[in-house]
Amino acid sequence: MQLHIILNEHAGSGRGMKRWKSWQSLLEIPYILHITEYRGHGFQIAKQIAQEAEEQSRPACIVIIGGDGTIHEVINGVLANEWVTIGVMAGGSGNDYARTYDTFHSVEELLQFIQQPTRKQQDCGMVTLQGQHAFMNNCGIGFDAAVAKAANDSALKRVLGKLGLGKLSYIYYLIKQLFVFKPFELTVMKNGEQHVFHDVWFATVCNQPYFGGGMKLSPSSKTDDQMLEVIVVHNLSAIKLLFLFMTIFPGMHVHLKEVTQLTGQKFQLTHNAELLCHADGEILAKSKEGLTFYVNPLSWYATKK
Ligand SMILES: Nc1ncnc2c1ncn2[C@@H]1O[C@H](COP(=O)(O)OP(=O)(O)OP(=O)(O)O)[C@@H](O)[C@H]1O
Repeated sequence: MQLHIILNEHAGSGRGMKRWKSWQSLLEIPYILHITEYRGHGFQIAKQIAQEAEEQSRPACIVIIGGDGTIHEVINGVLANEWVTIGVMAGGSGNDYARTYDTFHSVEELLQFIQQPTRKQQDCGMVTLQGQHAFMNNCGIGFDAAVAKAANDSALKRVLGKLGLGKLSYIYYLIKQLFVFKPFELTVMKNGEQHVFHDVWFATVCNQPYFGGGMKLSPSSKTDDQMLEVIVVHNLSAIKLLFLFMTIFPGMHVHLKEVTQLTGQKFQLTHNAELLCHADGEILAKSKEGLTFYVNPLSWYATKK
């Protein structure tokens, strides 16, 4: 099995780089190191590795040292390729992937895997928005995407991130967006049933429970059940939304009447305003009218301890 490391030195405001430095001298087996140089580079590198693995019929393990954004790019590059297994050493800020999927916590764990590789097939969600995109965690429209965009574009996030206070910038932009974001109207079609929602703050389609750096948005989501959940937060004031965010961390929000959960394999969402869409926390594009989501069952392999 050929070992590839894809490192995002910038993930977690430099945490990715620090973790790699602590690993590098201990990794006494052959490997190929790839360092991402720009947004989207993880996808290009992974696609190339997957193509070569397939052409040479040689198994490859890609270990990502980075956050959810880098993992998202790499998985998009290797979908439906049975020669590639994805491993992760979490080095990002939010690290929602690491809350559900198996990850490596030490070089010893990685070496054990290389000696005796065990892996597990996982689902991903697919969204159609200016092309097809896969997501391993979640994908959504509305308030959370607006907060992510504002935080990612800000110099404040970079400054606070370097001080280890990255979450503070997220909270700052979350409160700011509470005053400027305009709730929207949403229709969700599932198996021919129509569900209409008013004053929607956000709608997120989930493949696993965690979201936004540890919030348990979709407690019942599983990564291998060939199903997706859509969570719609609707009909509430800005102040109540703030309180609702506090209940999301332990996953208590699902009992509130302002939160609706639907489970299925395919959803069609239509809305009445232009909305930003994120996939695994990465801003994809603006959705003008609607989006289609479907589950792509058992479409990639993750390392299993
Ligand atoms: N050399 C680079 N320069 C700038 N951006 C990069 C570089 N390499 C990767 N990126 C981009 O950095 C972004 C953030 O990466 P990532 O999500 O891994 O870290 P994070 O945001 O700190 O973690 P998390 O998503 O878990 O909160 C991704 O969009 C990725 O494409």
